[in-house]
Amino acid sequence: MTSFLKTPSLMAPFFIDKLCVVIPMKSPKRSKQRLVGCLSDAARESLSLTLFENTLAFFQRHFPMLDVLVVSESLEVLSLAQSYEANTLFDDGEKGLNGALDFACDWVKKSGYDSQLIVPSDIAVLDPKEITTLMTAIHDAQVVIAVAKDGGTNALLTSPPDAIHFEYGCDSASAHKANAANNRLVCRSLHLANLALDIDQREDLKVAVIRQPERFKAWRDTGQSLMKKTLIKERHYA
Ligand SMILES: Nc1nc2c(ncn2[C@@H]2O[C@H](COP(=O)(O)OP(=O)(O)OP(=O)(O)O)[C@@H](O)[C@H]2O)c(=O)[nH]1
Ligand SMILES: C[C@H](OP(=O)(O)O)C(=O)O
Repeated sequence: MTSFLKTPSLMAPFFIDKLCVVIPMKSPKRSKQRLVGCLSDAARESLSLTLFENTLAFFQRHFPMLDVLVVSESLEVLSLAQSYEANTLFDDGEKGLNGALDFACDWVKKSGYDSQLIVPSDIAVLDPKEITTLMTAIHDAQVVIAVAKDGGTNALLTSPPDAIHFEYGCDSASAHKANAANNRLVCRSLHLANLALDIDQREDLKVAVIRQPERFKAWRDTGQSLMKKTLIKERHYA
């Protein structure tokens, strides 16, 4: 495991008072279902855990001033989170992602935080500048969304934490924007190159291998064979 020095490369904007970063994480065994058939069970599990650990290490390294909360049904995940000094919340997972986030948001409110940043644990490349851009955008808004490549929500910054109702699922960026409008809140939707790429489908894994060959070397073979298949398909239909 890589250990990082606790020196912030970028400071959180001064007006971010009490912000909690919330990372939801399924049990690794239940994770990355859309990659069944593309990766073995062991590779899917290790991919989801590696992405999760990268996320914890990223916030510890670049934003050590921010508190982190991990919500999960997996004791393995919660124990890994504690090793990165994150707060942990056990949720049985029965109410899915939105239920887990409602529970986490409750904890965040009760703990006295003014705002909350939800980041899923499967972003291929986290960029400190993009996180700072989100935190700057909340200065004159109550809701900031980093839109995913498929119209999903890849980061959601809300001030106060429960400013809107969570509606993760199909086209959730539009749903979250509509919820903000219903509550008469100012909402900014941002399209940020790295934050747009969460690893859901085999195509996303291929892009991640191209962008970060070193980080994703364990899954490079899968990525390369996917690339070859894509090239053959493209030639066939040319
Ligand atoms: N605590 C918790 N986290 C969840 C739950 N469902 C999804 N997540 C997390 O929310 C983020 C986005 O989830 P998904 O893309 O739906 O799940 P995934 O495991 O990455 O991929 P798929 O299984 O293919 O949907 C990931 O960090 C997941 O681990 C849940 O029921 N409970
Ligand atoms: C976090 C993201 O949310 P959704 O696309 O379901 O809104 C995802 O599931 O990849």
